[in-house]
Amino acid sequence: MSEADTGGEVSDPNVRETPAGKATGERTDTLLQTDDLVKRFGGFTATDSVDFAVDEGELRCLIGPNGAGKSTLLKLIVGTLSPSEGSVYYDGQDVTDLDPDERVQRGISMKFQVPSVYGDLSVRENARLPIQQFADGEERRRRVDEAIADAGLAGYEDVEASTLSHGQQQQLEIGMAAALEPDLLLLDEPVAGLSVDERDEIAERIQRLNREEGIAFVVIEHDTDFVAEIADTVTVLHQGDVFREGSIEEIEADPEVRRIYLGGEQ
Ligand SMILES: Nc1ncnc2c1ncn2[C@@H]1O[C@H](COP(=O)(O)OP(=O)(O)OP(=O)(O)O)[C@@H](O)[C@H]1O
Repeated sequence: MSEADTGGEVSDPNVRETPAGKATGERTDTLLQTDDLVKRFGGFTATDSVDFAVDEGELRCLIGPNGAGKSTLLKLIVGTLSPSEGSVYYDGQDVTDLDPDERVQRGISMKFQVPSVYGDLSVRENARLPIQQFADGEERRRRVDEAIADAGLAGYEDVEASTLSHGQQQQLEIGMAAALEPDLLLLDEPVAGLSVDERDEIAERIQRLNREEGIAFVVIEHDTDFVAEIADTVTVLHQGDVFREGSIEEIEADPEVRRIYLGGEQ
């Protein structure tokens, strides 16, 4: 970053900062930014020079055909995958080389597509798992209780998680990710396989966390009704790269998006 970019301040040479306006124009409140992010699995390129940005407090949905690279992108952001090339910036700092726990401490949390609730553990034991290395004593108890209450599972604390409905398990997982008190929460298909009522409850929950706690979201979802209900902005990923960005109305009206995804080829 040049002196002109920082208003004349000389920045710490040991801290690499976000390239000014690289992907997003001159936004000042960018929370997350990826810069030319590439992930190859052998000879296959799953994400291909992705520039993707999320503002503070934004609720962004990520859509696109099967295999477009959506889950891979989120894993690169949360750090469970390392990129082949490129960088991830969070809150103005380069976090590319940080492990997932360090990123959690910076404020990034994720609910994965594959369920991570342990069926043979109780609701309380599950809720405690992600928090235990980040908080202890009264603070840990408070966060566990809040996670359970927010998930609508008060009274179910000692119930084995395997006996919960699929919707309740998804709520618990979101609670576990939110209990890390992130500024950015990544959700991979949070309503897949849920009933309409369960889906509506998750939509309300995401919107509440976004509006009341200011948490920014990136939500991968194929259900465009759900996307229309919650999203401020939508990014379409196709063949590993950003294909379109805009409001859901702009995205749904775009003939090229319709061709590659919505009602078109998959
Ligand atoms: N660990 C891996 N090893 C090899 N290939 C992988 C790996 N993970 C993902 N891929 C491939 O990378 C591509 C992108 O996968 P990814 O899961 O990111 O897509 P997606 O857009 O999330 O798809 P879906 O909507 O079906 O979940 C796919 O072709 C997938 O098979």
